This record gives sequence, structure tokens and C-alpha cells, in this order.
Amino acid sequence: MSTLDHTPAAVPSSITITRPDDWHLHLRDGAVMASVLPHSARQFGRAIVMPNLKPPVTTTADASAYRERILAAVPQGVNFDPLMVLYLTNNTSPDEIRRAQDSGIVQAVKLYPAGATTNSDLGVTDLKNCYKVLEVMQEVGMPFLVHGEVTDPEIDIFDREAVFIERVMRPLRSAFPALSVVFEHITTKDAAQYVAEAEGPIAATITAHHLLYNRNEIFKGGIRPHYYCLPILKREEHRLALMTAAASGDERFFLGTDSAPHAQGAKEMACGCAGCYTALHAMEMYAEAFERAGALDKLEAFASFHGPAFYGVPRNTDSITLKRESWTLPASLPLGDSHVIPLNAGEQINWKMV
Ligand SMILES: NC(=O)N[C@@H](CC(=O)O)C(=O)O
Ligand SMILES: [Zn+2]
Ligand SMILES: [Zn+2]
Repeated sequence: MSTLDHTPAAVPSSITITRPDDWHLHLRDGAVMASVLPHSARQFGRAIVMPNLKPPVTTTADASAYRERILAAVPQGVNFDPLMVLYLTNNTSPDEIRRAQDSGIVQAVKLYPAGATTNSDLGVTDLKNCYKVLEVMQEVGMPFLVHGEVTDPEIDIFDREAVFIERVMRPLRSAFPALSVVFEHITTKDAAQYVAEAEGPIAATITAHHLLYNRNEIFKGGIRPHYYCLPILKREEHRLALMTAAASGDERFFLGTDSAPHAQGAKEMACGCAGCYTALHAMEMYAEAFERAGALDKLEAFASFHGPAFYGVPRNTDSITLKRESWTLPASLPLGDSHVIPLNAGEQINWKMV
């Protein structure tokens, strides 16, 4: 990460911003969750906690129990508020949505197209199965978080997000024009353009790795499984479009790391899992990306203002400071009774959160 594309005239030696939130995070459960949670809680005030556990979080009761387990693992003296999400299945009932809304702890419902990504086997096979549920979500104002890739094996993996816009996103949003939708972890110029231009309540999260890397990174000198995530990294033109969107000041774009820990052995194998572990150094990665784009002054709105505005919650009231100081990432970190290799393991990064 040490080469800069572009060094603006004066890069500040430190920046202090309102404490950010992570609007897309995988914490997993049990001992793995206990290993990764402190990394996110150090940086972020709140996080949207993705529900793709095994078995998934499908009811308000599951979400409430999961939230208690997360809170029990937050380090002493740290404030961290986990925002819970239900995993939509073909069988989710409209009543479950009303219960979720009334609970006050469930913030959103997540679409995993069946087979699209990690732990999506119980996901939705056809969104038409869920129209009654979506009607209630629209009525009560429950946001719909979408993993936006088609699962049709005929569609090239690099085109699955763009095709999703035409086949799923447009029909969904014309059927439910008042439904709040977050197009999660967007990776293409097509998605950035769609979100910027669409009518009505829509936003998108953008990861730090999709702002920093294009698909060449997966194959630099050999196949590098720690850069494999879904949606997969795309061409440089897409990275540039995402960076432009993130630094545009447009409220529709906000931070979501999609940090997704998998044990080393589950990634370094013949058929490795999708997901990059970035929770350790997420804000440092975003600072690096915004610095390279000459847009450090746009980081705070993207990281700390736009998400709360979309979800209708107050901004955090405390702040964090990032210093422009190089440090070397660890080669490996404990993950329950195993290990996780963080993205950029053993490399140098130019920002350090103090
Ligand atoms: N992004 C990923 O590559 N993986 C995520 C799932 C997801 O967000 O699609 C995971 O849970 O591992
Ligand atoms: Zn996803
Ligand atoms: Zn994710």
C-alpha cells in the first residue's frame, strides 16, 4: 500500500473526524466474534451487523439473542452499538417484520439471493415470494439491504452486479417506490451511476478495498485468495467510479467495510471462501484511499454523516483521530481457535488511528 497514485500538495499530518459507523459488517459468532469485535469497536460507534450466521438470524428473537452475545463481548469501557438485521428467506412472514419494527433493535432486513455469497443457501430464490413482506417493510419504513448480484451461472461473474440492476433492482424499486433500499458493497460504475441517478430512497455502501484495488490485485504474482470477496474486485474504471462517488459529497454513498473474517485455512485452499478481513485497519484504509484521491476533506461526511442521515439516527458525538504515520500490519491474527490473515498482512500502511 506504500505507493501513492497522487500526492496532493499538502497532506495533513493528522485528521480528526466525528466517530464513524460501519454500515456493513460481519462479526460472526462465539469465539470468532470475540476475536474480531474489538477491532471494529475501536474505530466505529455503531455497526450494521450482517445476519448470515449458520443458521442465519431470521427472527427478532434470534436478533435479540445475538445482540446480547455481541454486547457481552464488547471490551470494558468501549461504547459500541450493534444494529441488528434479519436475513430474509422465502418463508419470512409479514408478522415477523412488524415484530422486528416494534422491537426497536432490528434496523433492517437483508436480501441474500440464494447461492450468491457466503452462507446464502437459505436466501431468497425469487423476490416475488417476498412481496407481502416487502409491502409491510415499505409501510413501516424498514430498510431493505441488498446483496446485488444475480446468481444465474450463465452470467459472467464480473457482470453479475450490473445485470442485477436490470433484472432485480429496477423491477423491485418500481414495485415498491417508497421502500428504503441500500445497494450493499457496490463494485461497479453501473451501480454507482444507478444509485446517484435513481428516484426515491436509495443509498449504497462502499468498502475500503473496492476503493483501493482493482481486480489485478487478486492475481499479482500468483493467485492471492485474501483479495477474493464478493462481489469480486472489478476493473480500474469501476474503482475510479466508486472513488468518485465516495468523494462526491452525495449523501447516498456511505461507509460499509464488509469486513468478513474467514479462518486462514478456509481461504487458502482449492475452493476458498469469499471475504476480506479489514476490520483491523478499516479507517486507515479509507484514509489512504481518500488521500490518494486528493479528497481527505470528504472522508468525514462519507464515514460519519451520510449513514446516520439515511438510517434516521443521530451522528456520533465523539471523534477519532488518524495520524499520517506508517506502521506494518501483522501477518496473522487470532480468530477463535484458528487464525485470520488480514488484508494487507505484513504490508505497510500510511495512516494510524490514535
Ligand atoms: N463479502 C464477502 O465476500 N463475504 C461475506 C458475505 C457478503 O457480504 O456477501 C461473508 O460473509 O463472508
Ligand atoms: Zn454481500
Ligand atoms: Zn457482507
